[in-house]
Amino acid sequence: MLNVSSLSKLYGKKTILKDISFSVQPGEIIGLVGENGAGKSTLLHILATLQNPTKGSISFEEKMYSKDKKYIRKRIGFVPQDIAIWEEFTVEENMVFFEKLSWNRQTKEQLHQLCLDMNLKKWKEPVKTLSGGMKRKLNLAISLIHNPQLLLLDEPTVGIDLKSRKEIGLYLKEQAARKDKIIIYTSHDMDEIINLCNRVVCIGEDPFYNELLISSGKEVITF
Ligand SMILES: Nc1ncnc2c1ncn2[C@@H]1O[C@H](COP(=O)(O)OP(=O)(O)OP(=O)(O)O)[C@@H](O)[C@H]1O
Repeated sequence: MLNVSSLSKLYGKKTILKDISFSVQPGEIIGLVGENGAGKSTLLHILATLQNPTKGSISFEEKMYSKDKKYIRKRIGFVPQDIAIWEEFTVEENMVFFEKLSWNRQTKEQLHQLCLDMNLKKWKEPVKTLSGGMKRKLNLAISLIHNPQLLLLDEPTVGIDLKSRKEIGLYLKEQAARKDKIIIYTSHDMDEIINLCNRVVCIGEDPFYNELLISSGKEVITF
């Protein structure tokens, strides 16, 4: 379980996140929404151990972020907004390269299967020849090499076509349901959030987001 307790974040004197508390069970997909600048990426960076909160505490699998960062980092997969892959390398070469940096050993067949599971078939093609959607799939596949239990995704489907978005959505649902992963996912696409997520954390009391989500029957936690 992931447990966020009374978390606040200030940049200088400016409060970005104020007193945020929520818990997530294995197998749940949580949508993280809010208008531009609300603090979604900041919260994801804190959950990814890349930034510290100003106040509050976080635990995952009963380990405290403040004490057990090394353990927690091995259990996290983080996909930032910007795609970070080697354009000149093929899909295969990227997967093999990142496997060597990973905590987990995977065979080439396992790495290939990870891409096929996401319907990313261009194993021998250089990344520079792939579409934006395929690059996003590869970025996501790389984040899964070490089989993380907590997956943090910052707008993973932005700018990609409906078919690829649906494929990524289905894949994430399956990962959460079959492998009991926790997935926390930011998006500005409310249809996607409604389709994919079990519950939604909304930063900032935006009536537009709130009404839309509540009328769709989602449980919304607002801060
Ligand atoms: N390192 C930093 N130092 C100071 N202010 C920052 C820093 N990083 C982010 N901010 C500010 O914190 C606020 C929240 O930023 P953040 O990127 O978390 O928002 P967001 O909800 O992810 O936005 P978007 O939807 O545009 O991606 C913004 O006002 C931003 O300018």
